[in-house]
Parts: sequence; structure tokens; C-alpha cells
Amino acid sequence: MEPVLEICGLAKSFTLHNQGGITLPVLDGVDLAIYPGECVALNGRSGSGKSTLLRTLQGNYRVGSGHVWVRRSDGSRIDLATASPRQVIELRRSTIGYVSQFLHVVPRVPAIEIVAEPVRARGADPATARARAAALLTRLNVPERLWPLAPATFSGGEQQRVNIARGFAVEYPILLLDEPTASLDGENRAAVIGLIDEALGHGTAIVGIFHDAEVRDRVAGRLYTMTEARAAA
Ligand SMILES: Nc1ncnc2c1ncn2[C@@H]1O[C@H](COP(=O)(O)OP(=O)(O)OP(=O)(O)O)[C@@H](O)[C@H]1O
Repeated sequence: MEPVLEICGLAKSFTLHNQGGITLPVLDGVDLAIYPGECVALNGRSGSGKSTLLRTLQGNYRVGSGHVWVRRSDGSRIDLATASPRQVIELRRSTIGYVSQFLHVVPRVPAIEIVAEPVRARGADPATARARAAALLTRLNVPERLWPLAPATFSGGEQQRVNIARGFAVEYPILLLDEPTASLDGENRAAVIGLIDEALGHGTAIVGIFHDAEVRDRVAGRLYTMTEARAAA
């Protein structure tokens, strides 16, 4: 079986332009291959670069050096290091799902539409997309009275569940999860674990940050421990 995601010699540093142009090395020599149907948990102390790696895999941060090969459903591969912005947008629609820690709400867009949007973007008709969204919101215990409302006023846990529903609305080949259970109670944690299990069963490859050790031990088949980037000489 071929990996859906192959990270080779990835390095990434940030240049702080407003602080004298200091360069902060964060990732160095990351090598990791991820296969369909497996869940890899990023492990490491606070500040070791877990979120930076996840955002780089989503194409949100530019690759410093090295390669991040993403395999598309037609078998072709794209390297995020050289992908155009247009290709990155297309990969996010078709191949790479991402559940961030916080929902970035668009003003006035109802929760159900936020969840249905990725389904529609893949060509489903509005009724099918809304039905999928409704099923996920129900599963994640988001009360139906909230569905037509914009989530700006929702509680932290409600916003997170809308975000999770959106991330799982489509069966992406690759799903990136940034602390998907951080502000959830036991019942909703169990619902998220159920969704993760199903996605893995469908062959989705998951890379996640799970500070909740119980959830991590339950879903992750493998840990990838971040090592400190070599300090700049
Ligand atoms: N946009 C940025 N600009 C400058 N430095 C950044 C940026 N994002 C992250 N960093 C720095 O990179 C390092 C790694 O941060 P990152 O958030 O990836 O760590 P983490 O392992 O996810 O931490 P935590 O477990 O605390 O969330 C930190 O020292 C952080 O200050």
C-alpha cells in the first residue's frame, strides 16, 4: 500500500520581521509516511511544533525545505512545497480535511450551512448536503434549535462540535485534527471517537494532536514524537 501523505526532510522556521528579523527554527528533519486507514498522533512537549506541522500539512504554512507529498484519488502526487495556491485550495476541497481547534465563524452563516458547505463544494445537491449536516449535528448533540443560527454566540463546546461536524461531513482521504475533543464532555468525546473510528474504517488517514491521553490511546495506532529543531548556530 502506498502512503497518502509522505513527509520527507521537512524543515520550517519562522522569521519574526517585526522583531529584528530573528529566525525561529521550529521543524527540522521531519520524516513521516501515513497510510490509508491509520491514525498518527503527534506527540511532544508544548511548543515542539505540533500545530505548525499540522498547519503545514494543510498548506496553511509554507514548507521551508523538504517535501510533503499528497496522493490524490487519481493516484497522482502533489508536493505542497511547490504546489500553487490554486492547487492547495483544490486539495483542501478534495483530499485534505482539517478540524482546527476553534471554529472560524463567518458572520451570519447558519451552523447547518457551515457544516453542509464542504459537501456542496464536492457537487452534492443542497438537500443531500443539508441531510448529511443534520445527521452529523444530531450525532454530536447540537440542538436543532441552534442549526439555523450563526455560531458566533454558541458556547465553546457547541462551536467545536459544529467545527467537527464540518470536518467529518466529507470522507476526505486525509484528515487533520487539532485537539478535536479539547472542550467536550464525555458523551461528545465518545461521539467524536465514533466518527474517527468510522473515518478510519473508510480508509481515511488521520494525523492529529490529542492532548486528551484517553482519546489518543483509543484512536491512535502510532505516535510521532516531535524532536526539537536544531538550534540555529
Ligand atoms: N506564526 C508563527 N510565527 C512565529 N512563531 C510561531 C508561529 N507559530 C508558531 N510559532 C512558534 O513555533 C513554536 C511551535 O509552536 P506550535 O504551536 O507549533 O507548538 P505546539 O507543539 O503545537 O504547542 P502546544 O502543545 O503548546 O499547542 C513555538 O515556539 C511558537 O512560538
